[in-house]
Amino acid sequence: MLEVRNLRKIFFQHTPNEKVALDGVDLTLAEGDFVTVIGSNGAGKSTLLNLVAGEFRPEAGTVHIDGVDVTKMPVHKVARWVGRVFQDPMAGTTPNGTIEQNLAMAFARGKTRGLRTGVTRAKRELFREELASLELGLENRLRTDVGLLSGGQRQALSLLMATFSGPKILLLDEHTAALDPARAALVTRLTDEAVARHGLTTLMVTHNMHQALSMGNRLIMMHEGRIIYDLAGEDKKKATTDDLLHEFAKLKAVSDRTLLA
Ligand SMILES: Nc1ncnc2c1ncn2[C@@H]1O[C@H](COP(=O)(O)OP(=O)(O)OP(=O)(O)O)[C@@H](O)[C@H]1O
Repeated sequence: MLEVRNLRKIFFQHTPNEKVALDGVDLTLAEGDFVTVIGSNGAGKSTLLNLVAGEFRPEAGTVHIDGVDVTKMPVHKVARWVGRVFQDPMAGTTPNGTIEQNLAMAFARGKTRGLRTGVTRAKRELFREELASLELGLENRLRTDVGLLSGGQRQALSLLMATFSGPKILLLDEHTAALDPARAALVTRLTDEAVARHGLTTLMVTHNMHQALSMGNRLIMMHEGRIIYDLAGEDKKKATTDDLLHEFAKLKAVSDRTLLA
């Protein structure tokens, strides 16, 4: 479903500020795989997601989704296959629009122009049903401006919008990190439900070790633009946060040795 081959991304290339953000990443996800992505700050996690979404062009390597080479496609075209939720609850929705206007936009994403028209009665019914599944009472607030919702409500709505137009791939970038524990737990549950219901192939960046272990069927750890640890299936089920911390400690020991050398 998702095939990333030898992906390299360099920011400010050929300048004194040159930064290799991705240094030859290979990653293959089968349909329905749910991979959690961990790693220290600046490891390249968001860059990987941005490249899959068509936000940036790589200096080398390719991204294929469902067998289609999307490496050089503009982001609005890749959006046909990809739904995204970001850390900032403000990022996924338009605050001045109502809930139904936001949903209508998400509904139209990746569809032909003829289907882009406003909110019909049939669509409103569909929106109500979908919102009811969030169990936040938003189905009765279709004409409320999204700017008036809490962070947790907006993130739940962003998740619904990201999965609404039938994407194949879901990209989650620390999407529960800005929420209080109760709201984070709600959005985590909604994420698991949405992924299972739509059979989505998912990449989820998180700094929460417990979340990285408890969600999904595979875990990758990134460091300095590379995937340096890859756990799947039974190995992932058996792994503990101590195991992950041990991997982090090994990296720190290597960096300390390099610094001291
Ligand atoms: N748009 C950009 N312009 C310039 N440099 C960038 C850009 N995006 C990322 N970088 C740099 O690339 C490297 C990888 O960044 P990235 O955001 O992918 O890391 P990350 O693993 O997501 O980190 P964090 O956990 O801190 O969010 C960092 O050194 C970062 O400063």
